Amino acid sequence: MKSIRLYDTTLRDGTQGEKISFTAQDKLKVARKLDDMGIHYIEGGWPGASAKDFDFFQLAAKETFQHARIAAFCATHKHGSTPEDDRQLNVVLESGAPVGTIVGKTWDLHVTKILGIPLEANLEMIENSVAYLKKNGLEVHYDAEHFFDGYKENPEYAARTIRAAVAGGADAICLCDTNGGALPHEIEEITTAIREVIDSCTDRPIHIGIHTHNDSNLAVANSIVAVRAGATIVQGTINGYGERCGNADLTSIIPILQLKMGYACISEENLAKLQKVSLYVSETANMTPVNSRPFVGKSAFTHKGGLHVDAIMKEPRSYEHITPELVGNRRRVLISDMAGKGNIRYKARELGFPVDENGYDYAEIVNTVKRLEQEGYQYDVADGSLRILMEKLTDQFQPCFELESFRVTVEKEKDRPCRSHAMIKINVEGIEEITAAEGHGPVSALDNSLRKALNNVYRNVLDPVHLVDFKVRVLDGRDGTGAKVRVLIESRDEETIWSTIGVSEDIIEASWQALADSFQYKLARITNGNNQSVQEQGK
Ligand SMILES: CC(=O)SCCNC(=O)CCNC(=O)[C@H](O)C(C)(C)COP(=O)(O)OP(=O)(O)OC[C@H]1O[C@@H](n2cnc3c(N)ncnc32)[C@H](O)[C@@H]1OP(=O)(O)O
Ligand SMILES: CC(=O)C(=O)O
Repeated sequence: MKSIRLYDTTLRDGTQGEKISFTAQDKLKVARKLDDMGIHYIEGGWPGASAKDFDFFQLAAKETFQHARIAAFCATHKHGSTPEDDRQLNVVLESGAPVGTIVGKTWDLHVTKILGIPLEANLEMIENSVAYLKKNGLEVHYDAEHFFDGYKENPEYAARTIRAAVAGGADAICLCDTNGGALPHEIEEITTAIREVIDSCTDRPIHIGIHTHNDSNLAVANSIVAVRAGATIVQGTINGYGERCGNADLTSIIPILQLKMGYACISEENLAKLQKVSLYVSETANMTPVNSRPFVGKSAFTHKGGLHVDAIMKEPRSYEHITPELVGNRRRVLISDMAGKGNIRYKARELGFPVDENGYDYAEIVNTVKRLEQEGYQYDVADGSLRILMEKLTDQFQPCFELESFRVTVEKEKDRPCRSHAMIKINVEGIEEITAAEGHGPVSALDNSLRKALNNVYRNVLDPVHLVDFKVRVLDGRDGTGAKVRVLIESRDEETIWSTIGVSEDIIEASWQALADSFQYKLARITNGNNQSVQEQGK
């Protein structure tokens, strides 16, 4: 089986993406995860450009990595000086990294217009810089910046820059589509041509690498065709983070190479860590995970259409290109106005409902869900309320409390903040509870008052429950302030998160419905001795 070496540049090119920043400690934690997943090279940063990156290399030097070699990045030495005098190259040596990656110019436009130096001088800078790190014992990768653009405009000169890196002793030559504008057929043709250029000037085994950017939404495709043309090292970042539109996303490239093209990249066991690593990196970078991200996103194996769900229950391959567990993901099914009997059956099974045995009419449940969705409910984002609805529709609902009435008042006096009060009357197991409370707003007052009433019976059970998100959406703006609104509440305790929903023309009533479902959901889990959330059950 042919193998591909994975070169991760999340910690260098990934951090050139907008909003992405890691401390040295963050970088170390991410590096450990990447190493644990079997990545072959981890580019930790540019030690001569940033103190934070230099600190990372100091920390990394004290670690033992099982799989990965740590790479330090820099540019060729400056025109008019020597490698020995070049601070950037010397800091790479000081960094203690076993691999040095040098970026150099291959596009004549950049040599003459950006560096403003003679073309011949650039060739010397490339060869001398590579030779200097090589002479000092490093494994040296040469990143040929703008290689494809350069080759398209001046193939002879671009090829000469590669020969210069080979003459300097480079172990790997990485062809970069720096501006992300190249198309797959160009990448394939040019990579094939460069393989011949390298083979014609040396007998040394030299790896070709590929480094692509996503400006034409082709970074993954371009990496794949480069591999077909002979590249054996693929550079990329976790989640595709990187400069402008990002870099090639390793969370797609790895499973494509391994599962669809038969290349050995990492072990099967490590491939199953892919989703966790993706989430870990987004969490550490403080970036919201993208649900639709192929392979590792929450929606990557989520089915909504009734026909799809019916089919995957019969044969998962019918609507899934791979088995989700291979990349650590899982199948999910949503209930919505596009649901059929299959969605309900699947969801009931997922939520642990004994619906099958009790002979309930699935068609009736589907119709009820569709009618409620028509009225504005959206159950694919409110698993907590969906569970309660399904309990109701299958005569399994055991209310932990029932509302008798509530009254909410909001007071505003000139130059004073608003004050909200709620009075609530509920029935808990035949006992009437009446309480009143204040809040920062009307929903907060209702929340406080309901907690107070329930606390008289369910002592301290609701203490760990917090509302973490509260969203209001106007369903049809044409009705102005009389429009129906949908309220979505996300609640959590120490262990789990659940979502509930309410719909009404009255924002307070919609909020009440979502709030009441949230507390009912939590109390039912406790009183049934089952403190397991919908989310957990779905895992
Ligand atoms: C394609 C890539 O992603 S390459 C990586 C790009 N990443 C980064 O730029 C992030 C880290 N960069 C930095 O911290 C800074 O830009 C530094 C420390 C590298 C340089 O900072 P400064 O000296 O202030 O220069 P500045 O950022 O303005 O860059 C322009 C200089 O780099 C030179 N330069 C640009 N590319 C190269 C190259 N491949 N080799 C040598 N010098 C280069 C330019 O000629 C210019 O030199 P001059 O100041 O003598 O005219
Ligand atoms: C080296 C690099 O990051 C690039 O050319 O895009």
